[in-house]
Amino acid sequence: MTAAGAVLEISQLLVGYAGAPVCGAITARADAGEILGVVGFNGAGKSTAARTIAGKQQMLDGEVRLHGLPVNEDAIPFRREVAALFDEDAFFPSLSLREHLQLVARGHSVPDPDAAVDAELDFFGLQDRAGAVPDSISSGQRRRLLLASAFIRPSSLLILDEPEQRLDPVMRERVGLRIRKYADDGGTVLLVTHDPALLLATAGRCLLIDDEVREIDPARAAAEIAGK
Ligand SMILES: Nc1ncnc2c1ncn2[C@@H]1O[C@H](COP(=O)(O)OP(=O)(O)OP(=O)(O)O)[C@@H](O)[C@H]1O
Repeated sequence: MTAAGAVLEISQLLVGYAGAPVCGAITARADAGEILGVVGFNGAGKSTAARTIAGKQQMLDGEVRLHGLPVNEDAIPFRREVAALFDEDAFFPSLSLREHLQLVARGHSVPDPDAAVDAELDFFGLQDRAGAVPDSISSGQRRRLLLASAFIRPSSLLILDEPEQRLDPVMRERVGLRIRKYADDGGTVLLVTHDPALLLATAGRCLLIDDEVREIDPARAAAEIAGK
């Protein structure tokens, strides 16, 4: 039975490869407007968990429900609800930045897609490179394009795997504010991060991924990440 307001419910989830779990079982829930941070050392299993929750990888055991329904990346209604950013660059080599964003916006029936594309190009500081193709921009700019692609489309769950990667400090802070706004507008966020400032600025709750997975106060997690 889904508790009222629960967008994401994870129950005794085991994630891993070739039948072997990479971390302890994960049980957590996140409601509308909540940002759930996910932290842990390199190789702890954070990306594996995030990919599994996003339906990109088969779970070993347990259950993940989004709006009460099981995760199924093949189902259009599931894909419509979930926007995700992972550590992978997937671009169409011959499409410009503007064309990439237009494709995502139109594919998700964003109203007034041209205005939405301009707004994201402005927000992510990509307007002067809008006509360039992905190969001819910097790695940080490609990361900005992926973030813009995640934010331009409607969704109710946003899964971000280390969104801070390759971003300069100013853009990291802007992305933190954007994540907050997404949640303030009613979205739910799963945020994997190694950035203590980003975690502090956003997460209301936090999961520590390890051999045993437990909830940890975000301020405490941020201090631990910062080595304090
Ligand atoms: N495709 C794969 N096949 C087999 N094992 C993998 C695969 N990808 C990752 N692993 C292993 O699974 C474990 C968890 O990796 P994962 O990428 O989930 O960690 P992480 O917590 O996200 O790490 P980081 O902080 O370095 O990004 C690691 O031991 C890793 O070597």
